Amino acid sequence: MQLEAIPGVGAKTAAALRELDDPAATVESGDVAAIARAPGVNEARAARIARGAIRRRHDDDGRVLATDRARELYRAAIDLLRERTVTDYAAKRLETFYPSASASRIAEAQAFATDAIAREPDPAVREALADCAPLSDPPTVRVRDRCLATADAETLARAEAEVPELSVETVEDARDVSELGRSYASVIVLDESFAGLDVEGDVSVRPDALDTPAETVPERLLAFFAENRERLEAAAAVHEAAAAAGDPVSGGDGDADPPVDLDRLRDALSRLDDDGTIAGDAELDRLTAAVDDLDAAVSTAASVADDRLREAIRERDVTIEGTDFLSLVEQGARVDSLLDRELADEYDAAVDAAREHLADALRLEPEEAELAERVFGGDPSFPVDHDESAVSRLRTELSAARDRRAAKLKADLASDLGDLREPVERLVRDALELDVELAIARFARDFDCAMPEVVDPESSDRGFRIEGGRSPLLDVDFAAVEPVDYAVSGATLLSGVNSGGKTSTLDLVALVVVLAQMGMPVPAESATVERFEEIHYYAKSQGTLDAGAFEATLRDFGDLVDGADGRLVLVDELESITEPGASAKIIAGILEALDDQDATAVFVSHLAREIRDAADFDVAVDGIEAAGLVDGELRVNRSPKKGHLARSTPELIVEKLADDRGGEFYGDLLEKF
Ligand SMILES: Nc1ncnc2c1ncn2[C@@H]1O[C@H](COP(=O)(O)OP(=O)(O)OP(=O)(O)O)[C@@H](O)[C@H]1O
Repeated sequence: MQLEAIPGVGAKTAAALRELDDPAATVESGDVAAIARAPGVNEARAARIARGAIRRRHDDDGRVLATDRARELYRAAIDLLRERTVTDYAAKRLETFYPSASASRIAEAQAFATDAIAREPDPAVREALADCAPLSDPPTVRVRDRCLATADAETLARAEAEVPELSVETVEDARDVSELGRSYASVIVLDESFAGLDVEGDVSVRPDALDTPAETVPERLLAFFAENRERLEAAAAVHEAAAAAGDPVSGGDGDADPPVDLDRLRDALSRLDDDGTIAGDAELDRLTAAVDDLDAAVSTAASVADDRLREAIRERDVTIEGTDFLSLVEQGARVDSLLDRELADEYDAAVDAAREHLADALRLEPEEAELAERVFGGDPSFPVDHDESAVSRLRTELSAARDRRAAKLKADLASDLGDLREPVERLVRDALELDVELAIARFARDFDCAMPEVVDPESSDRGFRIEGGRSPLLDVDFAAVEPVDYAVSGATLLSGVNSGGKTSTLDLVALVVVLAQMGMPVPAESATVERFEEIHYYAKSQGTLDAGAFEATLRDFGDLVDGADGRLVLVDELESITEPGASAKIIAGILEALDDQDATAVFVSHLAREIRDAADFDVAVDGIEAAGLVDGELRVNRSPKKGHLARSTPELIVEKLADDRGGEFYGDLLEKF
């Protein structure tokens, strides 16, 4: 796929996306986190790219949201969904849902949402999701004791690109390799031509080394798992909590089991330290501690011997002369011969004690203890001397054993983790996707939603029909929102008392249509919506416009009536842009043009009667009717009544005065309405 073919992806972004493992598949997957791994692509941008890829796939030019107010309603819809996510991932991923005019896109999103709303949001899953996040790539680890070697320039370039963790050295012959063997603990030669090479040290010829990175640089896998430990544990917890709640995260292929054996994953993670080294191996811990503690243990072992010897000497020389002798000795008089002659047994016992202490303190194995024995037991001396070269040999032995052990464990663990590398991507992605689904499920539950029917513009069921629609955008508690039934097909005027809920009805219609074309459930008992090409929603203008602004607005409407078919036009009190007489004529003219185009339009207006009179077709008028004034408060039936011009608030008040007070004045006034 040409990445540049995606709307909104230019050459620079395409180049960044090409850095991904499988750019086309990643972009198509809609996985915002995976797309955001491309250099310089943040998650918001990744969501736009994913949306662009969806558009391209459905051949959808995405012009549905045609005005600012329509875009505001989309934002409001997205916010209601996003508020119900736990993870940043899900919040961003929801942005890939947009109102589409493409039947296939809507069907695809509806299938996702239908599965989502069947889910049972569970508090334990929500809690587990809190620590969930997309996997991240740790910074490249540098491994300094191993190198790759090759005689071939091309292999060199490939090795440098693919294994940035290791130095790649050029070699020409066995001598070069042997030299490298002295500088590095291990050398991996990449060229077949070196097969059968016999040089000293840990040198291997492995032409496939670049294809088996888990063996060549186990550190890479270990660093990845160490870096992502918490995310992996969180994802595992999400899978477990969901399964315990009886609503398992599907493995993507309908399989209820997680894509990874979670016990195996946990076992592998328990063998890994946060810095990517091996944890929890007693033998490695012993060897590491032995190397670290060696000097200190030699020195305490020497003191143990000294103490014993001091005691022995003191016991021999219980007399005053003996003590004098001791202080003399400690001032540096030579005692070798004396120790040798008089205290040979005691000296041997002290040396044995030192050796024993050293072996015990460092928890040495028998063959290591043999080496350790040589540390003590040279020429007799007091204080007891130790042999530094024997210490050094012991250190070399222990360090080599430690490194061998670590390398083996790393290789073993990397081979275990290698199998998990791919599946954990799915483990985490499925957990994060679950958050997207649960947000939709919560939205549907919180606002008593239903899946709408989105019908073809060619069908006989044009326009929209909403039953029991309750807007979550009102300034009242959702529980107090009264249900609204409203259906419109064609160009219609909506009349009604002040504060009757006309603007709220337009908002409800826009929200339901936007959500329906996003493929989402809508806050209504049921809804059928035409698949509109464009949604034009104009909010109420703030007062009369000056001549310039008025002209601009008129031009907007001129363009609107000139445009394509399949539009929903929602306009709130357009009359306020200019004086009432002119407004009525203008609105009548716009309605006529929209009616000609079979557009679906709802114009909220207080001038419904005047507009109807000015129009040269039979404009439909609906009305939000007040049942009357009760204690100075309007009692409103929020569902517009079809084919009914609602009485205005002033009319209702005059009627009330005529009823309450009687008299000619109010009666005459009432007749004028
Ligand atoms: N369906 C509803 N359920 C409960 N309350 C509602 C409903 N619709 C509207 N309201 C309440 O009525 C108030 C006024 O609604 P809205 O602004 O939509 O009326 P309006 O008819 O457009 O008013 P105006 O004639 O002043 O433009 C809202 O702020 C809300 O508190």
